[in-house]
Amino acid sequence: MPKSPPVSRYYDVQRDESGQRFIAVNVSGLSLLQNPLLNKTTAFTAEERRELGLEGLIPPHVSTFEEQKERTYLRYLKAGSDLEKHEYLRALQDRNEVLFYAVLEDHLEEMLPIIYTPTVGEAVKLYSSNYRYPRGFTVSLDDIERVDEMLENVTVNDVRMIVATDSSAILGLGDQGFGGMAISIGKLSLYTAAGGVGPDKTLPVELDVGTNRQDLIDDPLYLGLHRKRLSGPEYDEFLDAFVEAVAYRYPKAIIQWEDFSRGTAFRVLERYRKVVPSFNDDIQGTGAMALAGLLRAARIKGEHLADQVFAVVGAGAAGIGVAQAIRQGLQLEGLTFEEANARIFVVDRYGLLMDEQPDIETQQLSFVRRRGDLSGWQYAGEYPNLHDVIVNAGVTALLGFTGVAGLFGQADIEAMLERTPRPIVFPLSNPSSHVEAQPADLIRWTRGGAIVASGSPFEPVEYEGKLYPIGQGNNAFIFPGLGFGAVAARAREITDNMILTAALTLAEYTAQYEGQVYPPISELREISVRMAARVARQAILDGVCAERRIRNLSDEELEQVIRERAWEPHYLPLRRQ
Ligand SMILES: NC(=O)c1ccc[n+]([C@@H]2O[C@H](COP(=O)([O-])OP(=O)(O)OC[C@H]3O[C@@H](n4cnc5c(N)ncnc54)[C@H](O)[C@@H]3O)[C@@H](O)[C@H]2O)c1
Ligand SMILES: O=C(O)C[C@H](O)C(=O)O
Ligand SMILES: [Mn+2]
Repeated sequence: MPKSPPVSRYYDVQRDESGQRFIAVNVSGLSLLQNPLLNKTTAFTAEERRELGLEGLIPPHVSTFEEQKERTYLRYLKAGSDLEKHEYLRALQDRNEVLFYAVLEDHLEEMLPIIYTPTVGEAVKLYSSNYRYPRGFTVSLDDIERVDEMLENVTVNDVRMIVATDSSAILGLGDQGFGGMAISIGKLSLYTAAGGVGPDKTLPVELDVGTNRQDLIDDPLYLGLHRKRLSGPEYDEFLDAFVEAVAYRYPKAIIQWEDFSRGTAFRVLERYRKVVPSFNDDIQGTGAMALAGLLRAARIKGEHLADQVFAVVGAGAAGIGVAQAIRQGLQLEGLTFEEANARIFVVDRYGLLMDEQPDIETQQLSFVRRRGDLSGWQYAGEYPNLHDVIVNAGVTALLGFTGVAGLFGQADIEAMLERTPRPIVFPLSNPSSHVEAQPADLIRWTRGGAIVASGSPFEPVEYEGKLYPIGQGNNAFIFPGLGFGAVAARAREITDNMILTAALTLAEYTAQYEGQVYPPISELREISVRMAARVARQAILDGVCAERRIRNLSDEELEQVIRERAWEPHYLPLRRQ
């Protein structure tokens, strides 16, 4: 059998005679200190310092890991704003990844909103002006012909998880040009912190196909290509070239498509999901996350999903993905496709989605209403608006994926109260500044009756002496476990069943938290490990598991293997190759 290539151009992980793992390195001195996958900064032992040419380059005191973590955390606390904290942690990640993940693991709940949503949104916007250090892979339309050569410049050889964006619809912030790289980085940090995929097995990618933001094009300090976005066949050719090159260099990698605008998200997913194992986080991850929360919410009401009437507002990648997931959930409860559709009302900027509207996209088609469907409805405008839909359809569950702050008004929520004392209201747009309604208002307007979840983290709401926790309905509860499971199974494809399994695992896990629709974010790692095991099992059942070694394991064994495989942040001894 041919010897597999080393993990990286600069090192390989090996075992000594007693079976202990160590890292054999072929760099030393400053080059070693500047490699974040190898650097231990002040924790290099005296022997490593001698052998690897580090003496004189770092302070004399050899820190313990505990000391390092304490120093790092205390310094972190000194950072003023959330953005400064984000930048401090990102700089740490670029210096010393093991330490970064160890600190993150110790303070996951506190730091998640800093490295991820909502603060990552700030980092996206300021990516060019605050740029410091390279991370990840980027290819633009100036150099796409050479993408395969360029991928050889990436020093790690065994990437398993890629997050790739074209930055066309970052969170609710719209086209962000090159800045979307910060999202790919943030998502992959969660893959390692919560999903157990080692940092050297991940690759953030920014696909620079241009930007339609004239202010960015006109800004000389903007770091992406200063030209309009590609579209049509040229766009497809660009992505074809990327996918082909990545599949060749990293044949075991799974791709997560992130924050593609609605016009391309569905096309890209369908075009490539059978070419390379890939899924779209905003469509499928969000769908699974929302379905899980809705299943819990219905349970809290002592009802079923099928007892609800849904309004999904925002017919983009997330909104349509969620509408599809709800339909799947309703079908699981025994409804037909048509019966399920009849309970789901999708609303976009013109109002209720209707067949006669301009630019209806393929993925929206099964959700459109015809005039004839609305007999007996009362509405004044050309199309029923959100309020009309709530009143006429008797909506009991309202979900927002518009990125429009304050879109859900008091009158809308009060209209829901006519139908149910416990309306389900999920304003899920990110970041916090784009939320469709403030959770505190929702609790107040419904006198504590609403079952609320938001996409970004919100403090629990106090109302008349009672504390109402606000669930964080974020696809972070899905993608790390789904992706890790797919990686563990070396899935040849991410099937719909695997995604549904992820949703059901999340819902089942949340059942232990009475009255809550999502678990605390501190549980993310445990959830992801369990989800990964169930997803890997589903991959086996669906015949897409290429990893032979797990195929015959029992459920318990499979979970055990995945738990043991999860990467943990601790230093391995370094030796010269
Ligand atoms: N909580 C989560 O995990 C999660 C996951 C994915 C997306 N989101 C959020 O959902 C939002 C949308 O993301 P996307 O990827 O679907 O974007 P998108 O661009 O694909 O879709 C946005 C949709 O909202 C519609 N819209 C805009 N203004 C509207 C209005 N006033 N009324 C009704 N519809 C309106 C647009 O026409 C478009 O169809 C973002 O804020 C994003 O952060 C949240
Ligand atoms: O990034 C997030 O926080 C969730 C989601 O993918 C989004 O686009 O809003
Ligand atoms: Mn997203």
